[in-house]
Amino acid sequence: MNNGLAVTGRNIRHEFGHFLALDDVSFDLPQGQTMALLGHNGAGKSTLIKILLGLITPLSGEINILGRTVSQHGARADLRIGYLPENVSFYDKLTGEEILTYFAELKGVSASKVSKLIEEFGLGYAKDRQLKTYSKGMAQRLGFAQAILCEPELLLLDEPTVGLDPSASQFLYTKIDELKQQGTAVIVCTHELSLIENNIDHALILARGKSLAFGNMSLLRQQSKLKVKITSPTLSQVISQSERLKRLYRNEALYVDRDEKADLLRYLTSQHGVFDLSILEPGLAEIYRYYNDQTSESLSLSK
Ligand SMILES: Nc1ncnc2c1ncn2[C@@H]1O[C@H](COP(=O)(O)OP(=O)(O)OP(=O)(O)O)[C@@H](O)[C@H]1O
Repeated sequence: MNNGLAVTGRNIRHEFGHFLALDDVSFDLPQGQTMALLGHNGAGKSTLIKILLGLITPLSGEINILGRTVSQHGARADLRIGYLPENVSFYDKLTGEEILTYFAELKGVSASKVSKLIEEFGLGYAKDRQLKTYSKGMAQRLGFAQAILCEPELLLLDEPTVGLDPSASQFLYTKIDELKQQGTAVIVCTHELSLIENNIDHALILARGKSLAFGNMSLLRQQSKLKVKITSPTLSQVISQSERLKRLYRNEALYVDRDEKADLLRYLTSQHGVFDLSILEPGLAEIYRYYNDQTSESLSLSK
């Protein structure tokens, strides 16, 4: 029984020599949902992905994938986990089709699935060309096709959209959405916050191996206490009529605490006849900055 959770990580700790790369990191990811794994260069993201893949055994902590506690590499062998590494590197004298066929045979996937994915990923015209002739974006698409060949229950993506043009990135996230509908849990490690923000359910923010924040987007917004931005083309005409509005007004917008939002909206519509309103919740980049700034502040205070 796994209570609908695809992955549970508890108090994961890992050192390289005497360097503490992960320090007491915990998170949960339900099936059919996506978690962004965020953090500065060297924060510990790839280390955590490698631990989930069984490539690194953590010093301590507990990991449960799809209802099974995994303490040894072998325990993952029969789990359907797809992985797209940060730098896709296959044997580059093979053609795109040969590479996918090789992985399909390893994973017991049919040849027809290979042909379907090649077409779907727009690589049909290049399937007989050696990988060394592929552009970075083409190799990335091939890598993604390889990662989802086995219809994974857990998909781990390390910087999946690096090198992709905007429509290829959009295609990738559409594909991720389809997989989510089928129950696949997805962990995406990325620095492209604005690109990913509409495609994730949870975020885990790491800094120097520690977890700064973890939760679904609504919880992270709530905890951060970042303000909601409200704009309207007619706002400037009513500001001078209200001390309350004047207090909240700057740069042509109202900035309000989350728990005051509903009341302020009622006030704007009923008292001032402002109906044409846009409400902008704090974005992922803002949330990420907030948690990083908090940590920098507490680190400098403790010096
Ligand atoms: N095999 C290793 N031996 C020693 N130190 C390592 C090893 N792998 C990673 N590290 C160190 O552990 C820390 C975390 O590295 P990791 O690759 O997990 O970071 P990351 O968050 O994925 O960074 P990036 O965004 O740059 O990919 C870094 O300080 C890195 O130098």
